[in-house]
Amino acid sequence: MEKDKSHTHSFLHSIVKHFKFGSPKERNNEADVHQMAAQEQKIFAYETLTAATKNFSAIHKLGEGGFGPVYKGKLNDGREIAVKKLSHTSNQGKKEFMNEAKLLARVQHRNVVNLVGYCVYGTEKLLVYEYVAHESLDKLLFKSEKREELDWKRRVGIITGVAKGLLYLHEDSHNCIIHRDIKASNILLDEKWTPKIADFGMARLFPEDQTQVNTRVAGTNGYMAPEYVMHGNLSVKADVFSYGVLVLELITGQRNSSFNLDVDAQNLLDWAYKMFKKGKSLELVDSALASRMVAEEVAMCVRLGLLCTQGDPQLRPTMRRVVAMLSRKQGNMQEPTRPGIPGSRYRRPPRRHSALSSTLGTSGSDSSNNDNTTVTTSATGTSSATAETDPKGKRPMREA
Ligand SMILES: Nc1ncnc2c1ncn2[C@@H]1O[C@H](COP(=O)(O)OP(=O)(O)OP(=O)(O)O)[C@@H](O)[C@H]1O
Repeated sequence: MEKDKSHTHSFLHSIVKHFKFGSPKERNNEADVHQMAAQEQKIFAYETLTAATKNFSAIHKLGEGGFGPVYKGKLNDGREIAVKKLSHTSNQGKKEFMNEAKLLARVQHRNVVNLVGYCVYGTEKLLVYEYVAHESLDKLLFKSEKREELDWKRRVGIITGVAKGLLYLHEDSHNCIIHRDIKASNILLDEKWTPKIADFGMARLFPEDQTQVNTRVAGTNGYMAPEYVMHGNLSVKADVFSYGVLVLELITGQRNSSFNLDVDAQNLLDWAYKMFKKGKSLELVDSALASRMVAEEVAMCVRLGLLCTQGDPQLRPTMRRVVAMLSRKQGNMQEPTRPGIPGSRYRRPPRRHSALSSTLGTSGSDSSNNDNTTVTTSATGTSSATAETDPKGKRPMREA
């Protein structure tokens, strides 16, 4: 009888257990749901962030960019974070900021610096990012003592990782996110040299022409696509152009904005194009790479960088195509036409000629056809049509 009782008890227990907690698999699912719900807690209390950064102390300050200072912090659960205190220059209201930040916090990719959450406290707006341990790419690439650590394999890893991150932002996240400011200082590297794109979504948080920050963003910095600098046409192809500059910088170790090699070329893109045309792509390679580069990969990456920086945005590949080209490591890549010069008017060759020039390898960019019908998806709804240039090379700001 006693035995029966215990039998019945354990039988009932197992049924209750099953219904209450489910099978081990279901229990895991349940844990996932809880975890997901917890992760949805993207809003941080200001006190949590002051505690994490020891009251935004100077020792915790990582640096200061155009959007405001950044502090390192540690949450109670042990997670390391980087808190960006946005300067009070954005006119964006609290509600709009919260909406945008909520959307951006759902953007998660291994090649993007993930936004963990955000906080609004009085007039303060803060963004909370995952902390990325290593330095930013510009510090490594353009500081000669450290450059050698970036061997060819790591550089290819960065070229590929950034391409995947950008593809995700452009096509695979719920909204098309145009970064607008791809440059070496916005690529952070983790301890495994995985590149992570920082500062994505600033085009949404700081809509065009509402802040002083945009004057900085819109300024020529060696990465800006000519059609964006000149006409304010912001499309995914502007990011592709900046990506192409980055690729050529990684190959050569030369910063485009301060290019001063004693060669017959106006800038890095011009030099790369001339060398490519002479069949001397390998001579572009950073001397710090010595003999450890893989010739076919270098040739492919030079061609890729040039395809991405073509003057005509329509001729530039999409990031999806870039990722495909990188994964095949060869294939029938097109012949690049002349690169665009940031701040210059690009000229689109007639369609037929363009196709022909692609196959024949002649540059069509000198064509005088100026049928400026580039399809641009403006992340901010901005499309200034002014074509005047500012002597400082800044894109003219639209009249309010
Ligand atoms: N998620 C992060 N993890 C670790 N360090 C970070 C993170 N985000 C930013 N930093 C560091 O904080 C400093 C300031 O970064 P921020 O992105 O604001 O400006 P920047 O890249 O220096 O300039 P800009 O505003 O022109 O992009 C940089 O040194 C950067 O490396």
